Amino acid sequence: MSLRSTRVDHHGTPCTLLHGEGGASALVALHGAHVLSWISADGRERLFLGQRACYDEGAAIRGGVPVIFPQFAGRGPLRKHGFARTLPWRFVGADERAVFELDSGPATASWPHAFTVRLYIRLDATTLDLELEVDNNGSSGFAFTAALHTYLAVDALDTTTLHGLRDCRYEDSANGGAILRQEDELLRFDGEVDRIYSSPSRSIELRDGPRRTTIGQRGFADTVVWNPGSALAASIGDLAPDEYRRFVCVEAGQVLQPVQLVPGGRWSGAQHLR
Ligand SMILES: O=P(O)(O)OC[C@H]1O[C@@H](O)[C@H](O)[C@@H](O)[C@@H]1O
Repeated sequence: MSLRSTRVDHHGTPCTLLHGEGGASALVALHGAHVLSWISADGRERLFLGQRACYDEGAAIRGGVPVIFPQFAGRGPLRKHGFARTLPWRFVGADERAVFELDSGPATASWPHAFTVRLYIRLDATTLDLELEVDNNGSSGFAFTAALHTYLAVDALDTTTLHGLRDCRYEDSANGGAILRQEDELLRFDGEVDRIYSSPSRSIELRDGPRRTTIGQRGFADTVVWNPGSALAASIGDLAPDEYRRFVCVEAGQVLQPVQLVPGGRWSGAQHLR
């Protein structure tokens, strides 16, 4: 089914509202091609968006799905999580999927490579599929890291668990980058959690009371799981008190092994939410 799109504003920032099957919708800001809202056909908002999120030019919006490119976190010389989430993208159009695009033009001052990044969005009654595609249009290779930094909304963090990561190795960013292996079937959130799991082989499931979200990915090698916990959350200016209890980030990422993209090369990775 073709997606219908309408142009709307959200807190003064231009957005594309995508209408899917059965009343499902996704709201996407051109600022960062940032998915701000995903409502499945059952009427449920599936993404967290901070009340204090800042939509100013150059700002990073707290919540939704920030597109992280070409640098994950502080793993390189650029600003944290790179520039793609803070630049204006172009809405190319929508048929079975919607397409948003960013060219290297606005970024050449900080990163001297010729590229095109696209975000493809598919939406049906119960699923949201996000695919990130990177083209190297230049005459020399470049390396990058990337992620779809999805903030999944939860009703109550204390009773939320994440399943499917048993036996996976992870780098524990909240613990000096220690390399550990998860022994338990489920992960609970009773303090800061900031982990980069390498190559999880199964899809994972977020359980929040009776609500379930299944998260799958392809192309991306890593899965990042993040919640700041109460102490760190108190130092994050654009998070309202206690808002950290309303989300868990489960991110499809290419973090531990940067992609080396040859001239004319193309890379893509996707996250699938149901
Ligand atoms: O506050 P930011 O820049 O959006 O980053 C949020 C978090 O993003 C996660 O992906 C990182 O693993 C965390 O270390 C980081 O704190």
